[in-house]
Amino acid sequence: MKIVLVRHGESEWNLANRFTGWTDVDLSEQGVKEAQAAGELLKEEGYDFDLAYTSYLKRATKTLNIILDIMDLHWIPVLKSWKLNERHYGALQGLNKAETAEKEGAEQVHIWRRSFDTPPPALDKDDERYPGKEAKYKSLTVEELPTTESLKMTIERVMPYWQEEIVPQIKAGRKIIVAAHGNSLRALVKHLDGISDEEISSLNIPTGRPLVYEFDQEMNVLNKYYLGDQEKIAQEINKVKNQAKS
Ligand SMILES: O=C(O)[C@@H](CO)OP(=O)(O)O
Repeated sequence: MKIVLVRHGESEWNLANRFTGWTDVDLSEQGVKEAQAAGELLKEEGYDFDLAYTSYLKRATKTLNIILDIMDLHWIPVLKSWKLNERHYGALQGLNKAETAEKEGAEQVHIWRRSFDTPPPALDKDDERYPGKEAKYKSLTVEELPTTESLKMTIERVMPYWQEEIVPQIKAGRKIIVAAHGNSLRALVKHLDGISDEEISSLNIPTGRPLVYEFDQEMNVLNKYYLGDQEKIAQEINKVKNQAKS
């Protein structure tokens, strides 16, 4: 049993180095190319899917659509959930990461970006960025609508979705791809790899690179690997890590 996880291709705000979270920004030109390259690679390597999952955010849905287009898999069901959305970045959404580090200190920004349980400053509910103002979140309860999220809080919505929706489909033999986000995937990888709350701060996920997990019948991880040029992937991981450096 196998699954392919992919973080969306580079977004306009990855390019501008801004905290993004639930802001629904588009892919950059480079991001479109990354998604195309991911689709080509998956096709070349003989991957096939019969079910896909993604978030409510267009940088992930478009990445998935591009991949499925290249693989000629338009027919497969695509299930979308806000539970796979990026971690909500609270009042940091829209701010430049390097400028914020200059202002608030690199250590503080590292804590907001990568600590396990310290959320960024919260939004007010009357802030125009509050997700309760968006039609796509109208089915969420007030308790479900975030004003900020730590990784821990992200895990609390991603993992039930994984356990209840995705795992039964993997066990039923479906061939699945999940297109999601840096931190919603960090939440999942933390669980799959058994990474501690401390160690998770050093895990970074590059854009547009297919990440394969192989499981035994009990969902124990047998193997994991990124598809593609391993040296380039290592450089891209490092680039994500260093985004708050000017
Ligand atoms: O801005 C964000 O929403 C995320 C992903 O792009 O950033 P970071 O890697 O800093 O958590």
